[in-house]
Amino acid sequence: MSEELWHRCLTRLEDELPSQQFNMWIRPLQVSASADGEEMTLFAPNRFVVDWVRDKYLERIGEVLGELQSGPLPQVRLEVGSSRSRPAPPAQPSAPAPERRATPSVEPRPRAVSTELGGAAKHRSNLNSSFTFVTFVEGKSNRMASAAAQQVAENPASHGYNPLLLYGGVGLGKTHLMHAVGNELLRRNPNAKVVYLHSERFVADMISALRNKTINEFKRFYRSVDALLIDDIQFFAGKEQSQEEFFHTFNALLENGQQIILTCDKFPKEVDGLEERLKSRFGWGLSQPLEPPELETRVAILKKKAEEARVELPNDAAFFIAQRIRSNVRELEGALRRVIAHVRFTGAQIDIGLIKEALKDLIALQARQISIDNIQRTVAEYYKIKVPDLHSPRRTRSVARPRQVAMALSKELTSHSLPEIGESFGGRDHTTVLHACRKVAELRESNPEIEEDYQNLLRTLTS
Ligand SMILES: Nc1ncnc2c1ncn2[C@@H]1O[C@H](COP(=O)(O)OP(=O)(O)OP(=O)(O)O)[C@@H](O)[C@H]1O
Repeated sequence: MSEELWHRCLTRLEDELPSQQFNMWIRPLQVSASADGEEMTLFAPNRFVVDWVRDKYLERIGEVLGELQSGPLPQVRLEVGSSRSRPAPPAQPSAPAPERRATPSVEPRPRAVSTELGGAAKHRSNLNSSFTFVTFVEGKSNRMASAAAQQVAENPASHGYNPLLLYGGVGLGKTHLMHAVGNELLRRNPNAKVVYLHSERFVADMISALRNKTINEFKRFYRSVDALLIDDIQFFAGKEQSQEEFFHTFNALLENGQQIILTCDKFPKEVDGLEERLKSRFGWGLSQPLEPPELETRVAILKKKAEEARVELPNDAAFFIAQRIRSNVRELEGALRRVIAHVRFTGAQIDIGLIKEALKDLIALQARQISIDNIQRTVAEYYKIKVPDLHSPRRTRSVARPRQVAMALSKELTSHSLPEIGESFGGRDHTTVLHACRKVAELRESNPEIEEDYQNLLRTLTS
């Protein structure tokens, strides 16, 4: 009940507060309510958020809760931790009933928070428990990154793997892998202090620590962890003071043999506004890229996610979605969610017709973007030949190979049939197109240059 109350309170606060404030301080709070509804614990990712929320927002939270509920209000506690890693405190009928307060109050011992952070008590991590190695689907595009992450989980802070830096575009599994390491470290050593945070959080915490004159505690906290996981370090760009502080934290952790894991949206050397010394430090360990997953991996991811959602996704349906959604895994998940919602809504079985209906706007958008014409122009430009060469009967290697690549791309990226594709390449037979697709698949396996060409063209056509 208190959880529902908190969610209504969240909706109200979201309307009232500037979205940046809401997203920064209120949204990360996780709630856990006692079974008897007398206590509501709000978990914050770290003590700086606890302090900030207590100072700035707790009173308003109390008022909103009071407006939303007429009966007695739960006692609100603010703590560091995560509701996922800790079951809701059980009701204790035999204990003396706590004093009910009309206005929420925080535990009157702010130091208790620091005991939790630094003391012997088991640290409650803020990791997403569903991001594990078990739920991560491996494929060519992420195999090296996944292997490096597993190495770190098995031998944290070992030389050569510290820091571990995972980089690549949006929605490709960097955060997932980073949490997978954290979760595995905790599974192996439940007392390990594994701290995950977004780089913007680090910056915000540092600023509030400076303002509140708690910078020494801030330093102590970040230097006391066994593993520090910082997401999206490109956000440090241009923030000199934060980079300075992070640089020192980074050095201290490395010197003490504590593990650091970082993610970045590109290779850090390419991030403008990051200090050179940081860039060079990041290169001390192991940097691994995550690439957009290829078709087979996209299919495997869809099958896995469908299985997790307990939905039967036939192979042809998985292929149909994977052929159309290529940009990243987050979008793939979004498409699958839509298909599943459609299934639940209509009660129908998953088949191609249902998917076309559920994803019709996405498919239409894509069809508008990628045409055979477009593919032919791009391929001709890439191989420095002329578009009419792709239509012509010429069979010299310099023309025949690009033509086969263009045919394979047309099969992968459009919904045209083999005869239609053949028609667009100078009226060729559908068996010629089929042969081209097989040949290109074979060459991509055996010839890294062709694979690279194919990937470059895919990227150009789909970005
Ligand atoms: N190989 C994979 N297997 C299973 N799920 C995956 C895989 N790669 C990504 N995902 C899922 O895709 C979603 C997006 O992944 P994630 O948040 O890790 O991306 P990211 O690379 O950190 O992107 P961003 O920089 O936008 O945060 C998550 O739900 C994640 O579980």
